[in-house]
Amino acid sequence: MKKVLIIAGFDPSGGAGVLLDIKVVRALNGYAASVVTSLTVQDTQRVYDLKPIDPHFFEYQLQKVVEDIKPDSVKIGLLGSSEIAVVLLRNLKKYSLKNIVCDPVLKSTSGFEFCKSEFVEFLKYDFFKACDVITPNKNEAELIFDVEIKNFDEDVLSCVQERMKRMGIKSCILKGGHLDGELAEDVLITQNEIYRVSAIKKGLPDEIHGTGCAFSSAFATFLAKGYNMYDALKQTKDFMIGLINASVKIGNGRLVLNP
Ligand SMILES: Nc1ncnc2c1ncn2[C@@H]1O[C@H](COP(=O)(O)OP(=O)(O)OP(=O)(O)O)[C@@H](O)[C@H]1O
Ligand SMILES: Cc1ncc(CO)c(N)n1
Repeated sequence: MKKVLIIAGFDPSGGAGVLLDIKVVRALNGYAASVVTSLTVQDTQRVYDLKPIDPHFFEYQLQKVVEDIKPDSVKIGLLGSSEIAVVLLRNLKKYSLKNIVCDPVLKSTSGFEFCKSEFVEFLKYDFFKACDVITPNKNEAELIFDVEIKNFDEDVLSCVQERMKRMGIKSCILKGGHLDGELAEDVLITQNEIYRVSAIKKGLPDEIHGTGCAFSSAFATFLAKGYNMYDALKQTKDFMIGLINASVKIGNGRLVLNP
């Protein structure tokens, strides 16, 4: 059984964060271990507050779990504080962790700022380099690469690729769930290749919650199983279509995924 280490925040409603991540890994027959970075107050409608875990306690948990379990891949979601990000970066290097997938959770769809601007700079210029792939959505990619993204035309993608090279980012999957149009297209950009996958978009814009968390956890699970990035993306896309088709209304806000 392949082991995925989830490093993410806690959403008590289960629509996002570790509760969802663990269910995704389990649905794909992986084993999920988890170190929580932060607690949030949120429901299916919005995020209200965030409290990061003490960074020393976070590091203590992380080291014990990594030394014992030796994960086959790592999914990084909400970090919660720059102190936690610094500790995590040190340990990603110390333990030479592999198949590191980072979902750069910067701002919630409802507008809650998860990261202050100096924290974003640290992620851009120090943290992302240590990851094998980052998986930004439209808004996150605009912030990270300092480029306006209205569509995934060739010129936009080559601009992102050129900036990735300059910033030392190895691979990036641009997620297109928030772009206009009939298709939900995602693009894997490596240092020398560009590879697209797409599906018919379901439902109304922003109607479903947790798609970003589920996507990165599924991708990390496929990497743990030994798929290369292209095949892992194809598998993840198929898995996401199934999850989105089966999304459910559990509260007064957006639909959630229930793997
Ligand atoms: N309505 C939709 N129909 C089909 N696929 C979708 C839809 N919305 C998102 N996706 C897919 O789900 C995955 C996650 O993409 P998305 O752009 O929604 O990420 P995100 O913005 O990080 O998620 P979240 O809204 O949870 O923050 C991608 O594969 C994307 O193409
Ligand atoms: C804990 C957590 N992680 C990630 C997101 C982004 O969807 C969220 N809303 N909450």
